[in-house]
Amino acid sequence: MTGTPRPAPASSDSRLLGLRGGLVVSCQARAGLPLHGPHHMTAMARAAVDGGAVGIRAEGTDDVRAIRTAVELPVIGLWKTDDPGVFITPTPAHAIAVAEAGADIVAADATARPRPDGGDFAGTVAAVHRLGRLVMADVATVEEGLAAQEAGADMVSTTLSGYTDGGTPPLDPDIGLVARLAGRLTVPVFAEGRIHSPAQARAALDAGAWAVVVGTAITAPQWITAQFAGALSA
Ligand SMILES: CC(=O)N[C@H](C=O)[C@@H](O)[C@H](O)[C@H](O)COP(=O)(O)O
Repeated sequence: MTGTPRPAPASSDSRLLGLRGGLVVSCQARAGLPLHGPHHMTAMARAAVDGGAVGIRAEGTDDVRAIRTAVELPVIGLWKTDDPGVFITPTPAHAIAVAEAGADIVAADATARPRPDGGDFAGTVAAVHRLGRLVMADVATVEEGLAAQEAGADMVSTTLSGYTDGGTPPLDPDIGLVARLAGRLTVPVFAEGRIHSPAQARAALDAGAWAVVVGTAITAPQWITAQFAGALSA
């Protein structure tokens, strides 16, 4: 690629600097849930802005497009499929659609599991970079984080820890993985997955996270309700 200007290090990118030390709220509700759809997810995103979020993570081109229009914060977009194995933005085509819907950052599964198109994560990175957007690599292990950085990811998130071995995911967030990734990578590390309290979010930041992503505990009222109901029935 002679003649192509070398991009500045990702951590000096304003889209990343704006997220540093802050809370990204993941506004997602899959089909069948009461809050599914761009109308409700845009309202969630607006509420997150009012509460002090520095970024929004959103799923599906309809939600990404609507939230992009409604809020000024950076939007981390993704596209979940029903594929076995890799299911978060599994191909360059999915990533391009998410970027074209308005995502500033495209999140994609960077695990080594088989992809529906037989491609690799580097292909998704290249497609997103051609559109001038950044890539967040969703990983479950340190090795996957290192490979994602090598493949060109601009940041790595612990999103998939606990979800790739076929077992029941643990209840707690994987703060240990945050610390191990932060100790090994040069790109920013995001803490994501099962962060259910402000104290856990703080612990993730203290462990070296660039920023913290929280979804369920903020944007899933059915889960929040179940916590209260469970405490009363115990
Ligand atoms: C594993 C997977 O599919 N994670 C998804 C990734 O976008 C979302 O379902 C999560 O809500 C998001 O990662 C935030 O995590 P939590 O909702 O635990 O705060």
